[in-house]
Order: sequence, then C-alpha cells, then structure tokens
Amino acid sequence: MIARWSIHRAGRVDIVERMPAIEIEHLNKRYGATEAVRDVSFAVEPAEIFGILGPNGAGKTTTVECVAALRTPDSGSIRVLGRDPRDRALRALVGVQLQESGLQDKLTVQEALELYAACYREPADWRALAAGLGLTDRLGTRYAKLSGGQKQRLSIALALIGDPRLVILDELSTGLDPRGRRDVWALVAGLRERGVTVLLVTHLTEEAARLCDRVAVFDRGEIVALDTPAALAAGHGDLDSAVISLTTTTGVE
Ligand SMILES: Nc1ncnc2c1ncn2[C@@H]1O[C@H](COP(=O)(O)OP(=O)(O)OP(=O)(O)O)[C@@H](O)[C@H]1O
Repeated sequence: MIARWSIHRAGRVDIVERMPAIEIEHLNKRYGATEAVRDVSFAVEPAEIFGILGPNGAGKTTTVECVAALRTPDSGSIRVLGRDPRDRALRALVGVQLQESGLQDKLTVQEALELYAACYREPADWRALAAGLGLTDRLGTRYAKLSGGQKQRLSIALALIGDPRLVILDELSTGLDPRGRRDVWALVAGLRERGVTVLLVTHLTEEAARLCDRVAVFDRGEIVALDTPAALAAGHGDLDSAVISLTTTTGVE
C-alpha cells in the first residue's frame, strides 16, 4: 500500500497520507422508478485494482459513471483522488474507458491517438500504447473499419493516453480474442506496478480473479459482498459459483 502520494501534474503538489484513491459513501442513483444504485459505499486504495462484478442491470456502470462525473448522484458523496469528481484538475489524472466510445467513423487510429494525446500536457507515448495493444498495423485504419475487438483496444489506449493516476475500465475485455485478453491483462497488471489505481467493471470472473486485489459484487443496485477474489471464492468452489450464489437477478432485464 502506498502511504504517501503526490499528485503533481495538475500544476500543484498535494501530499496525501493514506488517502483512498476513490471513496464512495452512501451513493444513491435512480432513473425514474428504477433504483439503479442503493446506498453503495466502498473505498479503493492507491495502486489497487478494484473489481466490480454482478449481473446485467446491477448498477455497475451507473456507479462508475458517477465516479467519472458522467452522471450526477441523487445523494451520497464521492471523492476521487481526494477531490469532487467534477474537479477539472482530475481530467489530467483520471482515464476513462466506457462501453460506448463516441469516436467519429472517419478518424483513423493514429489520428484518434494523436488527437487525444494533444489534450494532455504530459501524454503517454501513443506509439508504445498502440504497440502494447496490438494496434500498430491498424494505425491508418478508419474507426468505422475496425473490428469490435480493435475498437475495444483503441478505447483502452485512449483511456491510458493521458498517463493517468486512476483508470476506470468498463468491460475491459469485451469482444477481445484470447490473445487480446492476455495483452490487456498484462497491460492492467503493469499499471498497478506503476502505482496506477484501476477501477474495473467486468463480467469475467477469470479476469477478476487474475487481476483484482478486491472485488465488490453488485446485485440490484447494492453491494452484496466485498473481499479478495480468493476469499469470495472460498466456500463456493470458484468465483463464478460465488457470484451466482450471491446474486439474485437473472442475466436478462
Ligand atoms: N439512462 C438510463 N435510463 C433509465 N434507466 C437506466 C439508464 N441507465 C441504466 N438504467 C437502469 O439502471 C439499472 C442499472 O443499470 P447499469 O447500466 O448501471 O447496470 P450494469 O450493472 O452496468 O449492467 P450491465 O452489466 O448490463 O452493463 C438497470 O435497471 C438499467 O435498466
């Protein structure tokens, strides 16, 4: 665990002792009659890979969208790197990969990478990111012509282009082939080694078991269990069985 942490790329230095990277207290969010998130509280430590598992519609994306300031909570509090999620200073410190990318069809992979890199004062090396994600031979390809898995690789590269301190990854490996999954798992494990905090929404228990230090299991908008993957799996045989027995919703809304 990192005891002392300095945030310097926002133009000033904050030294924070044992401050969680993300702190959520009593988060509530509803859409009309649907209570998407109900009284959710958890904290993510610096350099931790924290997983969110749970069935479709359990409130996982809504929660991470609140952390990413893409949705406004109805009540509760969220601190990201000690700040309000809407604090502009976080733009340089937080990378977000969500299920929809919204990229223009005509942009090539290289143009997208260069465009996003230009938004940051100290971007990551986009060529190295592209290489790590197996995109080097697709740099000249327009977004519309990419396969689903290649779009996914690009969205991960774009989440990392600002060399963030915290990355939010929603369904990291959806649509990736086995080699692609292995590439992104190595990439995410490497982030932790560099002290980057990762909030990871996933449906893959294998991914959670391999990567995550701790996992919160969501069901019907609530956290029904929070522990290490090994502790969650204990007594159930494996993590898949644990999630199935801990949750009640079916896969279909
Ligand atoms: N924009 C929206 N308007 C209305 N209801 C919504 C909206 N977004 C999500 N919901 C509802 O809120 C609940 C939680 O949705 P959310 O997307 O957070 O779940 P999830 O756990 O991420 O699901 P999945 O695994 O399918 O991505 C669901 O019942 C969903 O139908």
